[in-house]
Amino acid sequence: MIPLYHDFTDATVLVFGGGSVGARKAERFAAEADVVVVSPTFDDRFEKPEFPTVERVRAAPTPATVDDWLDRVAPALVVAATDDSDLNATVAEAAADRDVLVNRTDRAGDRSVGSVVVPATIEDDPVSVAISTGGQSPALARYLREQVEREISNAGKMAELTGRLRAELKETEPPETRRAMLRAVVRSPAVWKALHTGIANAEKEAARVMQDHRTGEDT
Ligand SMILES: C[C@@]1(CC(=O)O)c2cc3[nH]c(cc4nc(cc5[nH]c(cc(n2)[C@H]1CCC(=O)O)[C@@](C)(CC(=O)O)[C@@H]5CCC(=O)O)C(CC(=O)O)=C4CCC(=O)O)c(CCC(=O)O)c3CC(=O)O
Ligand SMILES: NC(=O)C1=CN([C@@H]2O[C@H](COP(=O)(O)OP(=O)(O)OC[C@H]3O[C@@H](n4cnc5c(N)ncnc54)[C@H](O)[C@@H]3O)[C@@H](O)[C@H]2O)C=CC1
Repeated sequence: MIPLYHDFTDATVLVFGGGSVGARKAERFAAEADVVVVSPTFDDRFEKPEFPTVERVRAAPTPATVDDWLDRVAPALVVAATDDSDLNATVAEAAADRDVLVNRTDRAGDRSVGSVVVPATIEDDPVSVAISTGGQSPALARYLREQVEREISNAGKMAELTGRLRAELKETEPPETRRAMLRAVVRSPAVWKALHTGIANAEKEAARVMQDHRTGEDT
């Protein structure tokens, strides 16, 4: 499997199964996509006040009707998250037949063509980190996500700061010098620390670090 970031703006994601797993996947994809969940019952998580808007359809598809659902909803990705493995298998096959992406939640290995794994993710806009264990150990993916989350707090602010500096330096510095300066800023504990106290302080600290690297030497 090759990790990629996929833009789901204006795309529809169809989730079969409204249990705890269906709810988690629906919540994740609803950050960007239009999500439709079809299920005879829905987990309490759908009632959380912070739960995003998703369309809930109360129905119990059978293997014979899965194709109709795919025709009607025309999703870019299908999530098979029911507790009925035969139905999940039919959903995965139907998706593969149509070249629609499929996330089968009840299988770690033995996946169909076009299958995707949902990684553990950290979002600190514009930075995102995705962690997968190749399906081997979701519990480990979650644990590593929690570790990294603590480790990289302020990464979003650092990206904004260095994104701005990068644009400025493109106007004034040759590539070698620019590279040395930017590498020094992102590696500077003083800049990371200053980000906790506000962007203005971090900018000052970054300016100091960059001044030291004007020679263009690689650190
Ligand atoms: C293959 C994959 C398919 C997919 O769903 O995409 C898959 C499959 C399965 N998960 C199972 C169980 C658990 N899943 C979690 C948690 C998460 N699972 C997620 C992804 C994935 N799970 C994909 C692989 C990702 C990778 O490559 O690492 C995360 C990362 C993302 C998300 O789902 O949002 C999210 C953490 C999010 C976060 O916290 O950041 C926990 C931990 C917990 O609950 O604390 C447990 C219990 C402990 C354990 O089993 O490890 C079972 C057995 C079910 C059973 O026993 O019946 C299967 C099926 C099987 O193994 O056959
Ligand atoms: N990928 C992951 O991270 C994880 C995956 N799993 C797997 O995911 C599956 C679902 O787990 P949970 O959500 O905890 O189970 P659950 O029992 O809470 O939910 C199953 C849902 O599927 C619905 N359903 C049943 N028949 C259906 C049908 N014909 N059409 C549409 N929906 C139907 C049920 O009404 C229920 O809402 C399990 O098979 C489990 O092995 C479990 C834990 C984590």
